[in-house]
Amino acid sequence: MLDAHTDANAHATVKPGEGRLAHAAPDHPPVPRARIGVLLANLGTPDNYDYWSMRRYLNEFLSDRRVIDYSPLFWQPLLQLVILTKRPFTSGANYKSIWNHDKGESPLMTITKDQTAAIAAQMQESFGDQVIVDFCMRYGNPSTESKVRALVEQGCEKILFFPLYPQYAGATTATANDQFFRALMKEKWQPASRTVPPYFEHPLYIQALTQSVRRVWDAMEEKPEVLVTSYHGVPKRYLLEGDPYHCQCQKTSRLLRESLGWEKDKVVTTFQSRFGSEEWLKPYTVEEVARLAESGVKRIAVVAPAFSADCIETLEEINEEIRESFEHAGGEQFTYIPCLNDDAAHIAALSAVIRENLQGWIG
Ligand SMILES: C=CC1=C(C)c2cc3[nH]c(cc4nc(cc5[nH]c(cc1n2)c(C)c5CCC(=O)O)C(CCC(=O)O)=C4C)c(C)c3C=C
Ligand SMILES: [Fe+2]
Ligand SMILES: [Fe+2]
Repeated sequence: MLDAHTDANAHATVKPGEGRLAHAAPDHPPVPRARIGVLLANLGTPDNYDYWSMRRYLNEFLSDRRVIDYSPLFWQPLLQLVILTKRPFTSGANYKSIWNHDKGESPLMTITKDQTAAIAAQMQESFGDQVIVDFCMRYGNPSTESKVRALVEQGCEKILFFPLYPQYAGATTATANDQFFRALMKEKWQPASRTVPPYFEHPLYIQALTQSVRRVWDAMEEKPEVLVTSYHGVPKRYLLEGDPYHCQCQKTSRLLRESLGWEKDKVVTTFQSRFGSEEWLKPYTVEEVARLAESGVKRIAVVAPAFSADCIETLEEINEEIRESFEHAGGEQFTYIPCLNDDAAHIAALSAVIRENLQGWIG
């Protein structure tokens, strides 16, 4: 039987067994076998930690109005003339302290590659060559546009776009989707597309988080008294304007706590990475860990459920700055629980989310 391509282009033929057009008519472009693409998307990361790499990356990131929604007339002069003259140096130094020097890339990049390879292996097992798995970044490289192009070139007539953020935020999920839609606008033969909704309630994601906390707890002789969940913050105004991120973070903490079987006061929800002078979601992690220490709590563990991969915000901000805040205020034992990264339970959870969202496209 002819496949969908040859039905649509009846004057072209497929070589049996190869699934590709062996020879198209001279006035017809080659048409690859129809496939499905799964495109994982994360935030992005600088190509290097030098001033210009940092400036390029931060400029793209901080010019995104989904991230910072001030009028460009006000924001762009401030960004170009003040923030981007200083921040590339300080952020560059932070990136240098966590850089994967062996591979010449940031941890977020290395981990995203590992996640992609592990998920690709799972999809290969379920669907063979029919599904192609790849990843892209919202800012920097590899760009969303280049990866959509590559998938279309490989014959993907359908693309499932998966922003790797368990909780929805306009500043992350929506802007990743916007970039995907912009890329689709450039395709002559536009693939059918779906975007994966937030998965913070997925039982396998909660289970993976639970296991990661339990693993650390079980390995410790002196158990932490409190588990601090630290989510990346956003301006409080975004919540008031209807962004569900805050509620989805609160619910994630509750589901994790219930799954651990712990009392309410053993898990504290906080928000990190405040930027600028506006009020952000509270309590701020850096202040809350100091408050805990001042109130007599000696041992805490911190987990960051909003990050699917360890990155500057976890490895540097939590494990260095926030740790320092706790210890400075009298805390004695600070344990950082790594992100789910390419943990087998995480890969199983993400693969389950993908399979569920492929339903109707593939058996
Ligand atoms: C300035 C506003 C910012 C908002 C709003 C914001 C939301 C937000 N970000 C993440 C996840 C990540 N952010 C990362 C880095 C990062 N974030 C901001 C600013 C905002 N983020 C900056 C300026 C930076 C760069 C680092 C720095 O200069 O401090 C990263 C890490 C990237 C890496 O390469 O390691 C992630 C991941 C979420 C989930 C979120 C809102 C929900
Ligand atoms: Fe951020
Ligand atoms: Fe809320």
